[in-house]
Amino acid sequence: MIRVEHVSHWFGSMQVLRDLSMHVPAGEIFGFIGPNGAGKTTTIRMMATLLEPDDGRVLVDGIDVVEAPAEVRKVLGFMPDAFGVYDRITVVEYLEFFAAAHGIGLGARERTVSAVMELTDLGPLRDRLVQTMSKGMRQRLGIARMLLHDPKVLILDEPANGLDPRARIEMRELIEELRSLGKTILLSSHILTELSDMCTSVAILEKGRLLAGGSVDAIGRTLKPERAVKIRVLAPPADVEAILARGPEVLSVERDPDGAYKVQYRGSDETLADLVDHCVSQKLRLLRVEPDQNDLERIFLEVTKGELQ
Ligand SMILES: Nc1ncnc2c1ncn2[C@@H]1O[C@H](COP(=O)(O)OP(=O)(O)OP(=O)(O)O)[C@@H](O)[C@H]1O
Repeated sequence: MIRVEHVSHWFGSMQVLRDLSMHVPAGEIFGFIGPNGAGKTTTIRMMATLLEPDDGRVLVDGIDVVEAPAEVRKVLGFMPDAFGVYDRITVVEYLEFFAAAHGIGLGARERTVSAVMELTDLGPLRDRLVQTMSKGMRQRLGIARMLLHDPKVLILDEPANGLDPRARIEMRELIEELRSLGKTILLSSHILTELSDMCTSVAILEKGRLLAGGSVDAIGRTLKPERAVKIRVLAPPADVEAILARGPEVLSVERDPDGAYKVQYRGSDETLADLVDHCVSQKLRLLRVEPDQNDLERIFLEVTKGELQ
């Protein structure tokens, strides 16, 4: 749904994108990750037809952003990291204004605005002055605005930035709902844990170069075949460590001060499922099995060197 092909870009004499190629398949929630200054916003601005690449090309739904920007805008919804709202109008007035700007006629306008307000849970706030809304509510208003013309592709630059935990969870639920409606979604963030819960695949950018791309699981395995889980057992028997050590592909077992067992193994989700089967067959009463360190966090630290440009 989005293709970036051999894109390079310079600001003055500084090269910020270097032969960048990546693609976002239809129906994905795609995480675009990289340290500050990596070039995420620059790439996103190209996808959103706001900046032309110096070299290479960007296609959205097969349409070239330089050759047919107006066509791209019809299929694309974009929410920048910071966007202004008109403070002295209400939620419904704000959305009606943008619906009109999209050329949605008077008849369909009310229906469209009600539908996006319902989807984003803004119905109860329809007469609220935008000025009095919290950051989380404003983000939802930004998403509602982005949905007015029913785009296939949604691009959100740092959507969870500055949100409290509840607003983040609500944002995540909304994004998952949008995916279930068939949208393709690209999210950029530095908040890795959040993306790993939600994204089906990711691209990691550093200094304008793609460092890794694909599914979180596949990238993780290519970079480092060893994985670790924390296992909690109810009333562990004396030989619990020996039982765990006999599990499939297990490399080491350590007991954490908090009572959990850190099990390092080599393999995939399949191996982990076998390890759980092993524990159950050995009558261990499992309470929890969880990744030791967030997988995406590990991948990110592994591939980025922390270099800024
Ligand atoms: N309009 C501009 N003129 C000159 N330099 C720019 C411009 N926009 C971005 N840059 C520079 O290009 C580089 C990439 O910036 P970009 O905003 O794309 O990175 P980013 O990955 O989105 O970072 P962040 O996570 O901090 O938003 C940075 O060094 C930035 O300072």
